[in-house]
Amino acid sequence: MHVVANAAMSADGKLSSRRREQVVISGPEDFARVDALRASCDAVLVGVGTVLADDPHLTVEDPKLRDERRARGDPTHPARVVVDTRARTPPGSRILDDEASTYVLVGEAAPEDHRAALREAGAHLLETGDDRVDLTSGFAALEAEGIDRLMVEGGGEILFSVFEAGLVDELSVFLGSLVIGGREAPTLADGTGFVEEFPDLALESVERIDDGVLCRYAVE
Ligand SMILES: NC(=O)c1ccc[n+]([C@@H]2O[C@H](COP(=O)([O-])OP(=O)(O)OC[C@H]3O[C@@H](n4cnc5c(N)ncnc54)[C@H](OP(=O)(O)O)[C@@H]3O)[C@@H](O)[C@H]2O)c1
Ligand SMILES: Nc1nc(=O)c(N)c(NC[C@H](O)[C@H](O)[C@H](O)COP(=O)(O)O)[nH]1
Repeated sequence: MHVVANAAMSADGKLSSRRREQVVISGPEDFARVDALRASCDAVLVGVGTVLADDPHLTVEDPKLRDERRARGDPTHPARVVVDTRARTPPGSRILDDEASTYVLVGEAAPEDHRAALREAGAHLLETGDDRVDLTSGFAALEAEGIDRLMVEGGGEILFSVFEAGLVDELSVFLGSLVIGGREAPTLADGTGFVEEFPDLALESVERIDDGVLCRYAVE
């Protein structure tokens, strides 16, 4: 499986504010780039923290990109994946509508009634890990479902864990020209953080788009 991590952050490295509400950092060019990146993938993954904060849809906006997907025999939209140990995703979430298929990676800890509600809402549940989703075996289960190219769209906890597990091949970061601040605000990689053996990145390109900068890295 090829994994591309993508996020937008403020000049001070924040993904959103301490309120954990969605902050628009990208401009139209970057959102169009993100849309094309989604369209190039078999699935788009976020953590339950992002679902609860943003209620994202994670589909492809541009009709031309949707047509191109169908023309090459792919579903109109990539599948959506939520990493959600205890199946806390609200059944009414936009990510569970019938515009695209949705997988929920749950842990043994997920209560049966929550699981049943998600199945009822049309989600495909994949169990991996006990009190936290095991991303390595979760990604293997997704690969067995035919997902070869996966986009990880955050948030900070998930991004740290996919780096920690050595699962990321590419990273693209849009650096927006604003300061959000706040020690409680989510950053590009939260979790416990690295104290040594920091993941090495090779800078592949730097491009000015909108009023910010897009950096693309290969993960070594
Ligand atoms: N600017 C951007 O590009 C961007 C992108 C995405 C999100 N965001 C922002 O980021 C914030 C959400 O980020 P977040 O860090 O709070 O949430 P998150 O990373 O989306 O989700 C984290 C949650 O995932 C679950 N999880 C299960 N297994 C995990 C594992 N192995 N590793 C890590 N997490 C695991 C945990 O909840 P359980 O233990 O209950 O399962 C954890 O609390 C929101 O404010 C959103 O607006 C910004
Ligand atoms: N590229 C990017 N720039 C931003 O300024 C921003 N706030 C996000 N945030 C990512 C997060 O995952 C959002 O929840 C989804 O971008 C919403 O996705 P929809 O439009 O509902 O499909 N992503």
